[in-house]
Amino acid sequence: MQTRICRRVYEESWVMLIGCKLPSNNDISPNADNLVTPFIIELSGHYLSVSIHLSLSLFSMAATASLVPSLATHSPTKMRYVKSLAEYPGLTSIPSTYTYTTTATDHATSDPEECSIPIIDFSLLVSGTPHQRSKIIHDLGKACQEWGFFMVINHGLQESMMKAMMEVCKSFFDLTEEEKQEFEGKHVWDPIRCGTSFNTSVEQVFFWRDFLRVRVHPEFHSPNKPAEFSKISLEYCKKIREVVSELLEGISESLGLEACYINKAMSLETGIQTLIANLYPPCPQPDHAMGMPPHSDHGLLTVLSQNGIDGLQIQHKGKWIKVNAIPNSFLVNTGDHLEILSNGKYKSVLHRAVVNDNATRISLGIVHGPSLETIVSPAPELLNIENHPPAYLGMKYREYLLLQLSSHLDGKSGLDRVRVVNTE
Ligand SMILES: O=C(O)CCC(=O)C(=O)O
Ligand SMILES: [Fe+2]
Repeated sequence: MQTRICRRVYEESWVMLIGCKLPSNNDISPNADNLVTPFIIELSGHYLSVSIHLSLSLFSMAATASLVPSLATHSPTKMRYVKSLAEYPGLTSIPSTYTYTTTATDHATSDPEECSIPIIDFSLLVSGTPHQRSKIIHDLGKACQEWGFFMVINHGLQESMMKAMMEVCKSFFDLTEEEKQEFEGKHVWDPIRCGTSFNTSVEQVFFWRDFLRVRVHPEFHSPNKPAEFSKISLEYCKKIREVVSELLEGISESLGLEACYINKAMSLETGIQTLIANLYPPCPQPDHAMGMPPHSDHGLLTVLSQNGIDGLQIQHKGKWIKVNAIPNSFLVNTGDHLEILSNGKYKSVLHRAVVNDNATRISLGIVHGPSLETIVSPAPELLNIENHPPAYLGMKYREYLLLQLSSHLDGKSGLDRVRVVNTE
């Protein structure tokens, strides 16, 4: 049996065997047998660790293969973390279940002209002169309308707090698989859930991403490991809520509404705030895998930060744009519910996360939505039957959220459920 597997490995994976990394000449002593770093291949759904022995004196080569225990259970129902897969010694290619096909139009640009993402100086919104405030509100409105995305600088959060939050998320991902298992959750609605990809029970292709998803408001939840997670995330998320509340005041005004309009109409006092930590380990074939596919976020605003490694791309005027984040800034994107509330004036932005082959990327997205019982529909103040009829139906936020969490992550498909289709 062992020999047959070896033969099949040999025959079916010849290209991979040739392409694998051999020791450099200096490392090979002429008469010694040499063992090349083992690597993993996939054959008919099984994961095999392959070691090649070279014998230079005999000009021969032999391969041994053994099942990789941590990956042997790899199946849609019993999915292991991609972090463990990425850390497996000698992984030179990704299992076919991660192969994500892209087309030429998927290519992202880093042309500075096209990548001039709006920058919002938060300090001018909260403590600028009336003139500075109205200018920044105008800029906010423009950023929401033209990009659905902006970077926030001078937001007032201490660098040390941002670092601590990032560190504690990293420590969470560094827990053992057994420790993380405790937080995997059973239902998409559980307040604490960690896992891999997005929703492995419905996905054909998995994403090169592990995640921790925690509901932090109106009730605060936290994993109890690492011990400091609770204290740090409580403080961090509260600060972010304050920033979001101010941004939403500015956005309300930019729509010609009262400053407190969105906060009140969406019952943000009891609004849902969810912390999503994403871990994208180095990937041996980054061009063939995807961290997170194109999607829009539910909710009103998502506030994203990252560990200094870029990977976020947004769609702007039909093109993918690489986001080069200003250090310590927040990356803010508009969500589906801001699109609904503004009756399509501020569209939610399509975005995705790509992976790389040398550094682990961690991003922290904090999603802010209305209270669960809020029925979100276009603000009546922005409608007029002749020129601006309602373009979306009302739907309870709870239902919208449940539908999105139970489905594939697929572009802006969530909005299609509430979009009014013009039949004329
Ligand atoms: O990692 C990123 O940059 C994007 C993450 C994201 O889009 C999300 O968590 O919804
Ligand atoms: Fe997102």
